Amino acid sequence: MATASSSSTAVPLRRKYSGCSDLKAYSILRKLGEGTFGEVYQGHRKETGEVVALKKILMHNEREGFPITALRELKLLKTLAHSNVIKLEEMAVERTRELKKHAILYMVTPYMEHDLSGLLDNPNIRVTEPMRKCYMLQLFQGLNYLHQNHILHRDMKAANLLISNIGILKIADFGLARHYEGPTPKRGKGGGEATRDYTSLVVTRWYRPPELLLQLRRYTTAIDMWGAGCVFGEMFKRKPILQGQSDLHQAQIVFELVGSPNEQNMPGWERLHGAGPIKNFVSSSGNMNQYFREVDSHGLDLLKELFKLDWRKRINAIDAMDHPYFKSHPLPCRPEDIPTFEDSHELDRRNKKGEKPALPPAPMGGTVGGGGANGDWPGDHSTQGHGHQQQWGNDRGPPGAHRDNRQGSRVPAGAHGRDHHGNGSRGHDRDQRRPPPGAARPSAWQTENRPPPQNGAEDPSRGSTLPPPPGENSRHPLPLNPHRKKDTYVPAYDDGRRRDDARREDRPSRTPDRYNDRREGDRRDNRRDDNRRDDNRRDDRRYRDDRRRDEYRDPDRPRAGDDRYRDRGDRRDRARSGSPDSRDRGNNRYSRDR
Ligand SMILES: Nc1ncnc2c1ncn2[C@@H]1O[C@H](COP(=O)(O)OP(=O)(O)OP(=O)(O)O)[C@@H](O)[C@H]1O
Repeated sequence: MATASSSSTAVPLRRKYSGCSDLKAYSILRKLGEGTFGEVYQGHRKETGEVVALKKILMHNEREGFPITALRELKLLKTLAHSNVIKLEEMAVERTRELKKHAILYMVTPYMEHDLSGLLDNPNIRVTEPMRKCYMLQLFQGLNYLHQNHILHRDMKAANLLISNIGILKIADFGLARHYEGPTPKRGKGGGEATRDYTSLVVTRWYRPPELLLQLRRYTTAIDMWGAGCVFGEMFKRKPILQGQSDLHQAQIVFELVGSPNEQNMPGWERLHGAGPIKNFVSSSGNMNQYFREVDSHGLDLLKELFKLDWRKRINAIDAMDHPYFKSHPLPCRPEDIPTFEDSHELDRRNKKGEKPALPPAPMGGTVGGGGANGDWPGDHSTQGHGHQQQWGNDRGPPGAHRDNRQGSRVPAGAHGRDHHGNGSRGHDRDQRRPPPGAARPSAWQTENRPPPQNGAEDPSRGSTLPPPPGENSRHPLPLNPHRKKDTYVPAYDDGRRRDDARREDRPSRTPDRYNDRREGDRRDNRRDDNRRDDNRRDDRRYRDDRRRDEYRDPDRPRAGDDRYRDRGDRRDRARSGSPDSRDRGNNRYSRDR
């Protein structure tokens, strides 16, 4: 990749890398977004005037090198070429006197005037049915391309769908994406079956499919199709339709919308790891027709196909593109027929509204997952060790704290602190909430201050009627525990910082203090449980094998210093992990790479 530009020995070598510029070649205009690994800026290339987006790759811990997740994103983006997938144009490197040792890297992509979340949130923009169809078709085309190329996106959401002012939609943010080893989807065959396990700690909660909420690990490309369904629904409602405030609540509102799982609509669901607490839910037959009453019959049918509980039968992208919805009147418009609108990014919209708190919490690998650090998965002793957070450090926020808007978490003021692994109950806070050694673990019903459900009997606190449609339900249907101070996604990380300054609290903290605290917590947990450490080692080995295999397959793989590099990545991933116990960490630690 590097070519020496000089052949003379007298002239000092100046290396030139293709696909790599100095940041000075760009001028930065404004901030467009911020997320897990970077902040995104609008800029323009001085030489050509071309407007671009520059995604700054944040180094959370410089000693541990370039984030493996960013490497993954880069590696995938380099190989992708489709009109509905964002294109990586080049990398830009920032080197200043202060940054002598560690340059800052930026991914340069074409500037897109909107993301779908910002666009739908902009009341000045009218979204017509032909536009909806046009965008959805492009989304399915992009997804089909990814899935046929064995790629799982794993973070499908409106904020990750970029739209240009010439009506082109592009799938972006491959930070959680990975190679998929199962068979690619076939016409008429739904999502098919996967051939191996992956981490279930993926997909932003509001867009997370039921099988992941139930902790299926052998999942398929169908997880992205569920996310596409959520996006489709969002296009009608102009807000995320399933705004769960904890993983358990997410499962609850999903089943209220699409119907409770049973052996017919979701075979094998009871055997899934996270099924335990679901069995206590009041059975629902679903609410789709009522909730989407404004949607025509074809649109409703497509929504139902995308929201099939059985992931094996959920419609795949090839079939979705062929769905009668796209062939019925009004027909999809052509991208170029879509009018231009004022630039609308999720961050702009949020700033305009003066909203500070986070978007739907997106996992950073290990940040999410049923029963995980943010689990809220009561009574499931099979997830013991995952569930401390829920049992002891969880909160859905005070009644009325939920804003029925685009914010991901119900975040009571002052309760924003958490690390990116959702380990709010870490440290003293966590210990305070733990039962004394030997004490019986209270059931979730106790921690939620409500009577335990009797077998077959309804939980009186929940009421027997169907709650309002999820998107219109601005109140948490479960009783709230006023003593709880922290949301599952806003675990206590009580370091005295201003919580309402935090964003995307489930994302990695970028402050070294928190980072170190988290690691200190890890160490403490590690000491606590030797057996669980063995689990971690096994995961460790599996992870390394995966990475070796991936790297072996990549023809552009870096060769020099590979081992050192790998070790650094491992250490960094380990440091980033941080869930309430070491077994959980074992699962979470490498989840972005699994
Ligand atoms: N090419 C682009 N053009 C315009 N805006 C962009 C572009 N890329 C990203 N953005 C804006 O930045 C936001 C965050 O980008 P991206 O999702 O890639 O970052 P991230 O750090 O992975 O974020 P997240 O935590 O949401 O996953 C997007 O929602 C979008 O608003």
